[in-house]
Order: sequence, then C-alpha cells, then structure tokens
Amino acid sequence: MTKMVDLLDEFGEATVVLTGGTMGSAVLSEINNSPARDTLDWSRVHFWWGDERWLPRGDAERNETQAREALLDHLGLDGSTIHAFPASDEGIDLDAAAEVYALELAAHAHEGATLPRFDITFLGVGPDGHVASLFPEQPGIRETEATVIAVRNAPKPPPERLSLTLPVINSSTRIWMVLAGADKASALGLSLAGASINEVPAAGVEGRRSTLYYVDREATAEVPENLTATEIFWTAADATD
Ligand SMILES: O=C(O)[C@H](O)[C@@H](O)[C@H](O)[C@H](O)COP(=O)(O)O
Repeated sequence: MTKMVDLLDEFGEATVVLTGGTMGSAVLSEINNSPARDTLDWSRVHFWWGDERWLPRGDAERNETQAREALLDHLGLDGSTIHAFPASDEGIDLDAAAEVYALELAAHAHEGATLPRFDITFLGVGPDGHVASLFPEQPGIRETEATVIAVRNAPKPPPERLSLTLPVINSSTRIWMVLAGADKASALGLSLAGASINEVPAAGVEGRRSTLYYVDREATAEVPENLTATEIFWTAADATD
C-alpha cells in the first residue's frame, strides 16, 4: 500500500496484476482489513489478472470472484478499472477469450508500448512451481509471441484456463511472489537454484526492476545455502523497493 501511494503520487495512476490462489486472496483480504485501506484513491488503480479459470462469470472458483470478495467489491469502484478475463458463459470459446484479453491489454498500452505498464504483479506459486497458469512441461511456459494463451489440461483444476505469458509477466516493473507453507519449499528452492523454466516456471520470473519473494519460514526450507545475490524478505516490512 505504501508503494501504491508512491506510484499514485508519481504517475497519477497505478496498474496491478493480481494472482489467483489462496495467497493472492490473503493479500487482498489483508489490504481490505487494513485501517489504511481508505487512505488510497483506489479509483486510480487498474486491476488485471495473471490468469483466470475458464468458468462462468461469478463462479466462486474464478480468480475474479475471489478478488472481488476479498477486496475489489469493497472499494466502491465503478468497474472501468477492473480488467477481468472473459468468462465461459459469455458466448465465446477459450481461444477467442484469449484473443479478447490480448486486445484489452493492447488497448490499454502505455505510451509507445504494446502493453500497459504493470507497476506491481503478484504471483502465487504452485507446489509444482507453476505461476499464473503456466505449468511445468506444458507449451505455455515457452510461448513468447502471444501475450495471452488458452490453457488446456491444466494439472490444477479447472483444466481450462487463460494466462498471461512469461514475457508479459516479466514486463512488470516489480513482481511480488507470494508463497507460504512447506509444500512450496521445493518449488522455491529449485527456482532460486536455477532450475529450467520448463521444469519450474517460477524460475523464469524476473521483474524489470525487482522480483521479491514474500514467504514464510516453512517455504524457505530448501533455499540453497549459498544464495548471496537474492534476498529473502521475511515480511513486507523488511522489503524496500
Ligand atoms: O488460478 C490459480 O490457481 C492461480 O493463479 C495459481 O497460479 C495460484 O497462484 C497458485 O496455484 C498458488 O496457489 P496458492 O497460493 O493457493 O498455493
């Protein structure tokens, strides 16, 4: 939130990419419960998602639904700054939905660019090292042309999803990875030890200015001892960016 205030001061508006998953929702709930929540002019913040589950609008399992319940629907927004992925009950198929979101991204590109300026991108990390809906050993992690892809046979239900591709994720100024629990220790350890992005997609994540890992101690159980360049911040309070 402190960074958001700085961004609004600097640019007049800010753009954030949200993640699905329990950690993504936990972050938003904390913001919603924060006494500082209403010190921010949220109407100047644009919200995008890193991925979405191919489900009907309003389905409880959609990342958009969970983000709205955790924070967005408590901010009094008019909806024009909430850029949700299409839903499966809106008359277009999965591939067309990927196209629609790609066009929406292009329509909001910042000056001289082909994409919006993502100031902060949140990413949860799966136990297998997936981020957004880019899963190990699937073609999506290697996609570098398209900005948004249709995902089928996702190992994490539902099987059909939509996802930003890695180059789009990495176009973000800051990427904040949010992961906790012993079941993430292997993915974090491998991604910091330089695993291939095909095996551990999280290993391919790198913000243009910074990549911060917000973790609990259990998730760091397998972080390589020799890490020097990468700092692990135990809490948001430790991290300045
Ligand atoms: O649609 C989704 O499920 C998320 O976008 C996904 O990428 C999630 O962030 C990870 O699976 C981590 O989820 P947890 O934080 O719940 O472990």
